[in-house]
Amino acid sequence: MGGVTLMNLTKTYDSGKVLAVDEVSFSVEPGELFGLIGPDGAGKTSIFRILTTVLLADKGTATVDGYDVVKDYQAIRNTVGYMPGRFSLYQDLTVEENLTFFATLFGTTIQKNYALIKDIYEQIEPFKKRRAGKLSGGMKQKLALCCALIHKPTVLFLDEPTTGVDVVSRKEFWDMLKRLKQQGITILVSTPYMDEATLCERIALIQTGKILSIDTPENVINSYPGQLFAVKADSIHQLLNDIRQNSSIRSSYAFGEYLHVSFRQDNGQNAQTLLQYLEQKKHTGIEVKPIRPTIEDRFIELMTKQAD
Ligand SMILES: Nc1ncnc2c1ncn2[C@@H]1O[C@H](COP(=O)(O)OP(=O)(O)OP(=O)(O)O)[C@@H](O)[C@H]1O
Repeated sequence: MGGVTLMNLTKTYDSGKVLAVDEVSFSVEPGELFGLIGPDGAGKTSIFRILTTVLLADKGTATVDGYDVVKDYQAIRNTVGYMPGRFSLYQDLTVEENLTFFATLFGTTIQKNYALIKDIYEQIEPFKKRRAGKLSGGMKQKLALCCALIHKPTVLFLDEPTTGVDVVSRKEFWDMLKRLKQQGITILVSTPYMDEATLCERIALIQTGKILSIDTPENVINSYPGQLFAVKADSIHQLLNDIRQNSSIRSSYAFGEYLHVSFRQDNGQNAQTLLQYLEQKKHTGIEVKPIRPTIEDRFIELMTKQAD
């Protein structure tokens, strides 16, 4: 119980002009913490909306907790928790009223399932008489999570729960998800933040409606082809120009204060050859070091390959 499967799910908008979800297939195991990782417009919300039965797919099938998203939509609505990307709470109701409202909607009470939300609710309880519209971003997020959990769902869908939330609250939020996972709830979370991918057990990288890769974060990183280098010099602008003119280089892009550079072929001499090339070009303060790719590097690499 609690698994999710998608088979060739496709969704278009504007009479087929916008292909938002393109033949997407994957499955999520019961009790898994699964991340859908991709930039704005990648198709994450459309997938979540189909799985929570608020949107119909054009093609393909999907099941949630064993139920079909079309035939058994009512059962799914009763068993899943959904925290939509944009703030879904009633701004003019207080914290307590919002929670009571969602509990009543599902024919339950706050008391009945309090154990599940206790950890999270205790943090916002001092503000229970405050209107939701007057809460900080982090507190709104916690309240929305409590509301999505109050009927004890078997599967929880969280659409970009940390977008627009400060770094400390983001960290707290992921700690909360880990604790929820321990209670056996299957969690699907979408995020545009690549650093959050490593906090999931498995991830699907998605871009323009297509899944680029599905695996554990570790395996996604390990499947990066070849060696990646971080390169720096005093004139980063000139560095980028010179590197882009070097035909042995496959890709280069700014990453913090460095450029991340990969080569068409790994011959074990690339760092040395690049160093000589940059010295010839009269660069100063040159640094070339091999590095372990991040999820973002792998994402960029897969995206470039797809575009080619
Ligand atoms: N109702 C709609 N009508 C037309 N196009 C839409 C509609 N909803 C989404 N789209 C388009 O479908 C594509 C996928 O959007 P979707 O919202 O599913 O992506 P997302 O990854 O959740 O991104 P975001 O965080 O921006 O919502 C985008 O190109 C988007 O502009």
